[in-house]
Amino acid sequence: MQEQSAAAPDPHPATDPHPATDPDPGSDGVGARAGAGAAVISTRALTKRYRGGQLAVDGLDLTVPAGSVFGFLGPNGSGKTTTIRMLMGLIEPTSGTAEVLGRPMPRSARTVLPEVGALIEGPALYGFLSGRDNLLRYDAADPTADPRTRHARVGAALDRVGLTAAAGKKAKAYSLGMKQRLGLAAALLRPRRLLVLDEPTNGLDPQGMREIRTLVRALASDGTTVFLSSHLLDEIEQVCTHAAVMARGRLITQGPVAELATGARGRLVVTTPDPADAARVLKEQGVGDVVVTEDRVTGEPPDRDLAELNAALVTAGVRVRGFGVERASLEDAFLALTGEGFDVAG
Ligand SMILES: Nc1ncnc2c1ncn2[C@@H]1O[C@H](COP(=O)(O)OP(=O)(O)OP(=O)(O)O)[C@@H](O)[C@H]1O
Repeated sequence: MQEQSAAAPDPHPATDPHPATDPDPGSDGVGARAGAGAAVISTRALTKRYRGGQLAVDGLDLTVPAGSVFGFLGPNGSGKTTTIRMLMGLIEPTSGTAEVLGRPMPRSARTVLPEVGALIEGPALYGFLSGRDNLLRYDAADPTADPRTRHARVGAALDRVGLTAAAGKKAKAYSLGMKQRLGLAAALLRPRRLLVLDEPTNGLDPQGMREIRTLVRALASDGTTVFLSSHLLDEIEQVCTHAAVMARGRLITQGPVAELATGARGRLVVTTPDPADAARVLKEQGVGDVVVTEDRVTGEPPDRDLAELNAALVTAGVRVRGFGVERASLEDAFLALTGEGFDVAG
């Protein structure tokens, strides 16, 4: 699974996007530049059992390709945050291994983390300080940040997240979406090869969600790999190129989003002013799981020519306004893979 260029550090990378940011160029911090298509995150049988005995992550093999917007999807309690905390070196795995930017974690945290921008469990902000002063203070707390470029970098980060006009306002006056954007700005104070965002739109209103999603897309188009966790299926479908689906600590599937959804079969949808008759005929014709919602009748398409089904409806006198198979969504795929509904309650 691990690609060659990430596994074998190259001491003379052809292109080094952030040469000045490597805090420790003389030591093992050099090299390990994952090339195009290499895995930026790679885990092998990664497992975490908490002291109480809870198996939170169970044998996880995850591969996050460079340049992807990778959605880490799962219902609440499926092990997403625990995985992220292991990837960031905040907690030790019980067993298994994790590599980030081609280096083992948590052992290489000191060299890896300066190249990773993280937004985990919401940003820690001082409400009495302005947005700009929060970032200045945050940057000053980073011993590897260059104070000479601080003001320019803070200005650029504020600009990147669209907070320049509100930079002088106290953070406590910010909306939740603005606070989240300020947290992202903090993660962008230096060039990053990887952004790790834990539920970045959690608790935001639809407008705030749109802003963060637009920002994530823009960051990704600059070449930064983005790893974001979410319990929202539609968010992953809208924003991500790749996804991994977790349930109860285990990986259910991973790959390009388009391929994950095509693994599941779409649903047959008939629109008709005669839904009861349509449902009866469809059942007679072998359509499974028939559901009627007002003038829409849906079901699992049988393995036969759908033209025959349509003809059977018309022959039985059902007036058909629309007939077709809706593309399978990631939700259909999740259902097909786990046999369970997706808990979106939290
Ligand atoms: N510090 C801890 N000690 C013991 N059990 C824990 C701890 N942290 C999490 N767990 C348990 O591990 C499991 C996975 O939790 P985790 O927070 O990783 O899931 P999640 O997918 O991120 O969910 P959420 O979105 O609710 O945070 C859950 O059953 C949770 O109760």
